[in-house]
Amino acid sequence: MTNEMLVKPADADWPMYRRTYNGWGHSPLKQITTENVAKLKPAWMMSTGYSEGHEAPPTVVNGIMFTATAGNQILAIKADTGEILWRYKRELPADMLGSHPTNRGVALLGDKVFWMSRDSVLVALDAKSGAEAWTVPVQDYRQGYYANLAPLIVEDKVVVGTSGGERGIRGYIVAFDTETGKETWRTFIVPEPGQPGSETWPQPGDEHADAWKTGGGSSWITGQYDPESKLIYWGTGNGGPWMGDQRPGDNLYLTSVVALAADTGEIKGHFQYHPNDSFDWDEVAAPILVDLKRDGNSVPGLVHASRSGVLWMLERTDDGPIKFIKGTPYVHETWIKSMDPQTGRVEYNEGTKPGTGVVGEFCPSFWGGKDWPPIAYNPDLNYVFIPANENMCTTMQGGSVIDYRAGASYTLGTQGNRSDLYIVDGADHIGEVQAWDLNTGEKVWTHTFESQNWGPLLSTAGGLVFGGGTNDSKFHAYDAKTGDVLWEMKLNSGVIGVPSSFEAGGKQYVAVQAGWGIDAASMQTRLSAAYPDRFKPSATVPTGGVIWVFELAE
Ligand SMILES: O=C(O)c1cc(C(=O)O)c2c(n1)C(=O)C(=O)c1cc(C(=O)O)[nH]c1-2
Ligand SMILES: [Ca+2]
Repeated sequence: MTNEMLVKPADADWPMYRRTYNGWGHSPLKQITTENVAKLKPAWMMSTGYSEGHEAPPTVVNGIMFTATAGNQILAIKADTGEILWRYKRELPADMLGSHPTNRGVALLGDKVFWMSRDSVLVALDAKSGAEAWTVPVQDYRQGYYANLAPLIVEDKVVVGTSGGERGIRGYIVAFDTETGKETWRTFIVPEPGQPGSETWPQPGDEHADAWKTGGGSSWITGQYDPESKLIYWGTGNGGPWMGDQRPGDNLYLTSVVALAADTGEIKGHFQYHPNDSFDWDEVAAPILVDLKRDGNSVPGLVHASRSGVLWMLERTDDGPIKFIKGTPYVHETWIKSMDPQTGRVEYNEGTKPGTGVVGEFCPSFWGGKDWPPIAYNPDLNYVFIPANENMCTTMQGGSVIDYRAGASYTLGTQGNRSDLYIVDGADHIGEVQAWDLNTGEKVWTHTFESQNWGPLLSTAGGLVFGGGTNDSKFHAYDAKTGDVLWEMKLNSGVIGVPSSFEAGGKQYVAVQAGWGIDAASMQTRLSAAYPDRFKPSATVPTGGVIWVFELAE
């Protein structure tokens, strides 16, 4: 695997988290089409040996699949037959805390596989044998740092972020040399006093002067990269603690996209989706890199379907600054009082923002119009596809001011806190897959599900969109033009894995991991408690990780 192959992957391959640096999640393969997708059937499947959420894409290069699973494991598999080539597992320390026991995949360069272990250790393996080349501790897991994202390769560096936004961390994005594992740069999402952006945090001498030390800003989804401008685009997480009034100010660079110079990590541009986060609205899902229309001209753009429920269109520039173009709600929202037409800055509606002892009522819910599952983009149609959760809201109240304790939960407060989830009165569905036409900026179709939808999306040149995400464990193929479901199959478990497509031996395959868990399952638990007649208990969604690979029947 070379840098050139990452910049322009072979049609047959899926060499990184979203296949390409622009984050499209689109395969140019077109043997499987709207005409024949009804003939899709399993080619092989394989139990991973673990339960919990399976979220990683099956990454495939030259017919070899590398993927990560729950259980802190990596598998190398012959992609056409399912034969295991090697298996790597890493024991976690006994005193490891941390939540979200999943993993979102590996990165590849040269003869190595790169992967983040949950205890915040970056691991480089020999791709042929699975033997360790080197490991480096990235941050101290005892302080609440943990990791589950797929690394990003940028030239000779491997770049990763962190989880821990609910545990009083100070988030960062960090780069290591792919050969030696030596750290090249580390950029904190929350600036320290004196650094650019620190003016948006409480100042020395203020009541909350130390807020930046535990301010959150996790970075738990892989960013994108523009090889021409050499800028990395990374989404950033919620504030810590959750209640924004305990860290007055906008709090850059929380809940933003940041543009980082690949060689130094310096923040060259940013756009903050909502200031002074108080909703657990991590905006970690990285925006896709795509051209957009601005005043009739085509400009390099960024598109992000935010957890706050807005489809954002932004302009990127070669030297970094990110400019606002447009923000359009894609689900029912109640929090936006106004959006500045020049800057995109949002003012909050009265009563929507929770605080310490203050109730906030807001839609979408704290899980967002969409949480982490990635959007996809079809360049032939110029459509963006969004896996959305519509009609969901939250009532939230922060408790008394929370004492920081290293590694412990650091969210709402110590007492009197609540965060309830409810469905808008009269709403008949939650889950959606939406398609938006970037030529017009309009939504062109919506497919709805009674169930929530936590299904990452895959687009293919065969005119298809694939995704699971529903609580009936089905994996669906949609017609990219119309949203009609052309094929679906009930798998062993709910599907929250990122689907991929690849070619081996001249044949196109579609691959995905089934394995329900993490927040899709928590949402099911909450919904079934609140709406027992509409949502069966969480236990009725089967669990257990299986890699599924599909092909066309002869
Ligand atoms: O703030 C954080 O550091 C952090 C980390 C993670 C994670 O590591 O997966 C999630 C969240 N927050 C979060 O807010 C959230 O809704 C969530 C859902 C999931 C998932 O895998 O389904 N992870 C996370
Ligand atoms: Ca979070």
